Amino acid sequence: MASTLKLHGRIDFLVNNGGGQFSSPANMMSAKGWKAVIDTNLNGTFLCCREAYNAWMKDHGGVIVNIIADMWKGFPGMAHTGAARAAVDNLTKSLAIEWAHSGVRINSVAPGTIISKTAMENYKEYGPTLFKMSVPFSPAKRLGVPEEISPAVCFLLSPAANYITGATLKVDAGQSLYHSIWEIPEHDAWPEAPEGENTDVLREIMDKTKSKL
Ligand SMILES: CCC/C=C/C(=O)SCCNC(=O)CCNC(=O)[C@H](O)C(C)(C)COP(=O)([O-])OP(=O)([O-])OC[C@H]1O[C@@H](n2cnc3c(N)ncnc32)[C@H](O)[C@@H]1OP(=O)([O-])[O-]
Ligand SMILES: NC(=O)C1=CN([C@@H]2O[C@H](COP(=O)(O)OP(=O)(O)OC[C@H]3O[C@@H](n4cnc5c(N)ncnc54)[C@H](OP(=O)(O)O)[C@@H]3O)[C@@H](O)[C@H]2O)C=CC1
Repeated sequence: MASTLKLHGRIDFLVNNGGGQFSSPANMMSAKGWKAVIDTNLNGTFLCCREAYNAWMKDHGGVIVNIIADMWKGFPGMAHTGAARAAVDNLTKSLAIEWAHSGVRINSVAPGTIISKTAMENYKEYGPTLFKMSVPFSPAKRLGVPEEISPAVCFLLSPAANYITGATLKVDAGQSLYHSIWEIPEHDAWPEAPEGENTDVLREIMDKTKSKL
């Protein structure tokens, strides 16, 4: 913040875009790996917001946009980032109210699955497969590109959004309303339903379905 102020003399905008994660089942995540993702995505966002506010926006106003993710149905396979991004969604609301009196607006953008060379490279050899397998889960039947996220960010930064604060704009072609990429394996581990006529009906329809297959 200090070097930006030295260079430009003001800080009108802050976009907290830097971030990411690695994919891992939650039970395999080390405490260090969990902490690294929370530090990058949640603590980093908070600290950048706080610094921009204290260094400039408190007395002069400004606009902040936080980039989060499609974690609305949880984020199985990336539980750390889901938790961090959901926290940033909530942080955005708190700061919108706390800093309104300084003329600061703060909103989030929640992208769907967005393909770029650099994003794909983070997942090494699994990158192409991971991004390709996401395509059917987008109502658009294609992935987005960063050029489709930046207009939303620019809108929220602009005077056209002067009456918008504490909001999250989903830019995901409806992905968050559609079904999850995460597959639950067939299992019989779930606790049994209580005995009774409704459970009998359930067994009956399940048996009928089985016999048809
Ligand atoms: C298609 C889906 C949608 C896509 C959404 C996107 O966001 S696309 C955007 C795509 N862009 C991105 O996703 C950006 C990706 N990068 C990042 O976000 C950050 O580099 C970071 C948060 C993963 C690590 O931050 P950092 O520099 O603070 O930390 P560090 O590197 O020093 O590691 C600390 C610890 O974390 C652990 N650990 C780390 N990697 C792995 C792994 N692959 N495997 C397992 N564990 C891993 C490990 O415990 C490590 O410690 P160790 O065992 O080595 O002593
Ligand atoms: N692509 C997608 O499908 C989605 C992306 N997002 C989010 O959008 C943002 C931009 O991602 P995208 O452009 O796709 O991916 P990229 O991998 O191209 O960009 C990630 C950026 O975050 C920076 N970064 C990562 N970890 C750290 C860290 N610990 N400290 C500082 N900077 C860090 C990287 O810096 P460097 O290059 O120096 O490592 C890089 O500039 C990220 O927060 C991402 O999680 C959200 C939803 C979906």
